[in-house]
Amino acid sequence: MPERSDTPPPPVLLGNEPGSFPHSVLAERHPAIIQQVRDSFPYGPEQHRALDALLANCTKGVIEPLPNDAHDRAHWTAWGTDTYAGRSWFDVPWLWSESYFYRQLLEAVGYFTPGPWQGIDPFRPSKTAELDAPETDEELSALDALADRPADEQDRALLHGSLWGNRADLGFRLSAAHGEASSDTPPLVADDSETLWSLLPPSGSATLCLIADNAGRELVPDLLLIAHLLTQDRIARAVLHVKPYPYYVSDATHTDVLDALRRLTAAPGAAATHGRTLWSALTDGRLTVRAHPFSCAPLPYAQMPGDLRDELAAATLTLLKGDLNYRRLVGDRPWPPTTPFADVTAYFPGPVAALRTLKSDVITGLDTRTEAALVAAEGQRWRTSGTHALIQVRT
Ligand SMILES: O=P(O)(O)OC[C@H]1O[C@](O)(CO)[C@@H](O)[C@@H]1O
Repeated sequence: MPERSDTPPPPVLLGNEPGSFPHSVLAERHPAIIQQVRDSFPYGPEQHRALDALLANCTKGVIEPLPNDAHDRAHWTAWGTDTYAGRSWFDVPWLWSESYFYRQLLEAVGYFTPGPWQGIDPFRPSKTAELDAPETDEELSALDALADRPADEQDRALLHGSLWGNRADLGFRLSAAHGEASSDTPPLVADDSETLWSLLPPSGSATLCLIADNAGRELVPDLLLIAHLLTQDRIARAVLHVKPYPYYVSDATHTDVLDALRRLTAAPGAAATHGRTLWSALTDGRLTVRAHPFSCAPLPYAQMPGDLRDELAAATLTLLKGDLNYRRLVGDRPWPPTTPFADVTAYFPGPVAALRTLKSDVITGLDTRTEAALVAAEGQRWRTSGTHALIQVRT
């Protein structure tokens, strides 16, 4: 069992320690993302100039407020621009800095400004390439064999599909040195899946809030999991939370949901059956898609606004996908890894589960033996390599 600790929480992560993972994201990954965006569309001189300015600003400059007429200026003021303006991007909370980077990137390409680039997702080419890849066909055709298997086997396969789908993260691939998990350490560093299933018995009355992470090859298995849970009567209703605008390269928006759904309905076999289940659930209201502004906020979930808190409080279970949602759930602090997950998430308004592959330093809820085995086999690499995953639940 993880140990209980009464010590105060460690300070939030900043990006100002050279050699650290957060520093490398700000100093290396963000410039690489700017280059990727430049190459994604034939943007004009105005957008290229703005991208040049953002590159200089986010690596060497200080945080600047949004334009006076930005539609979301009030949100960002409430979220901290007045506090952080004038400070280096490296000296403010890493979560804040990263999040603001994506907001400023969209500003640079005119995503929010009336004109030809308004509403054009700069990450769409890479998202659709992933969705159209032959690997997606292979994953979808594997569903045909699964259809004849016992229900519990299907449950597990679809839960794990959604979990490991989180490895397919386009931003992560820009900088991660990929490797396989050491054979001495388990791929799953925590597994509360029995508790998760106990919260969703086949009684047909549960409401699931699934807070999505990436589009493409993560969102497809997320949708398949929802379709399966609806079909098995483990849930009566699902609310899928997506991002209101493109974020962290591959994060899912409503457009990405529609693309993934189209991919399913156009596929042969069992995939199309799941696609039709989702289509009819959307049309009769058993499945809804939400794009709450807080989904792109640079803040931990402990600071969620009242309307979101009320919504999640009413859910039978909130399932958070991915690394970033995990960081936001536990507060992006370097907790001792054995800090109980239930303690750190005690503030959450209802039962909560995290499904995440490990792609940043933050971790809670490990038992002492697991942590020791990971460190003995890999040093600290297991924290960021994306080769390990967890299923953690707080009831
Ligand atoms: O798509 P995910 O799983 O939220 O991962 C986001 C990635 O971006 C990061 O926030 C770093 O930019 C890491 O936490 C993680 O590698």
